[in-house]
Amino acid sequence: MAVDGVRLEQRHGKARVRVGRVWREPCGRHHFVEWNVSISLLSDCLPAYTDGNNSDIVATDTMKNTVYVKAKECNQPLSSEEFAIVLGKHFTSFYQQVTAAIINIIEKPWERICIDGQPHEHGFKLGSEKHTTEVIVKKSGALQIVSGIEGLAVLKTTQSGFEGFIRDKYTILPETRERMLATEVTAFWRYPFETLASIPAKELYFTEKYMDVKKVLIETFFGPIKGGVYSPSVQSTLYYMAKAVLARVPDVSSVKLKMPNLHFLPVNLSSKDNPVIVKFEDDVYLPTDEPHGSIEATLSRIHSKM
Ligand SMILES: O=c1[nH]c(=O)c2[nH]c(=O)[nH]c2[nH]1
Repeated sequence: MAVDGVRLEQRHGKARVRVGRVWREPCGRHHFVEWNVSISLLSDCLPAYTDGNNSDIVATDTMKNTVYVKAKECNQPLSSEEFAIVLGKHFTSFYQQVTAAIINIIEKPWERICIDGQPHEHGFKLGSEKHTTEVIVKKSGALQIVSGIEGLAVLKTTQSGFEGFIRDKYTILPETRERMLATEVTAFWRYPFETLASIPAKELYFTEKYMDVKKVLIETFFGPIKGGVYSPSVQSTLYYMAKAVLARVPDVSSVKLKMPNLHFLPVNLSSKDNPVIVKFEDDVYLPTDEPHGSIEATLSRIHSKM
């Protein structure tokens, strides 16, 4: 938007609104989620920037309150994607000024606890990787849904190598067919649904897809229980993981993976008096998290956007 001879692009919202929600079934079984919600609204409120006139501003405090009101109103367990859609629909329909809402949610991985193999009615423990979502809802009802995983830490102690790369006067890395492979996967995947009407009606549909994608990523990273699968590079493993998601989860139209290469360095110790204190025999490593390789790629079905 051009104003006073300059271009102004703006949005405003509330970040990191934390909410926990319990749903209690009459049989005594409870469902629980903990969400960290961030809201960003695109709206016609230029006078707030140019003239100090707030008459078209939705207060960010109001946005925060709305999260709790809508959490209360949702009387069935729902996925974070569905809750983001509820919020996006609300902000774009309730306020004439709001043209689009961008809702981000990070879900804490509270998992139902099992005791002697039996699921507990109301006991949960915190897992590791987090389910993320970004939903953009426009006033027209147009929609974009991107889901994700953050912090999926995986490691294999063999079946990984790195050979045949460029060697020049700066290169000292030895080639190897035997190394550790460790990473913390961040994934984003896009669904093809572009309108509110096209979202599947199935209960907890997005939660089920999240579990499917996670399973495919893990299975492809490790390969079969016996023998595994050889990884010639993080790049190759990332590519096969992303391809497997597109092959095995048909509702995903594109997937982006970020896989830092978290190095485990061979330990060799020597001194002037003792040339071999510790000799590395694929056994003792120095774990590092920085610096780390950073490898990322997006795979899309032809004709889909990421
Ligand atoms: O799998 C790898 N990919 C690289 O691009 C790279 N670069 C490097 O130093 N080690 C590795 N490993």
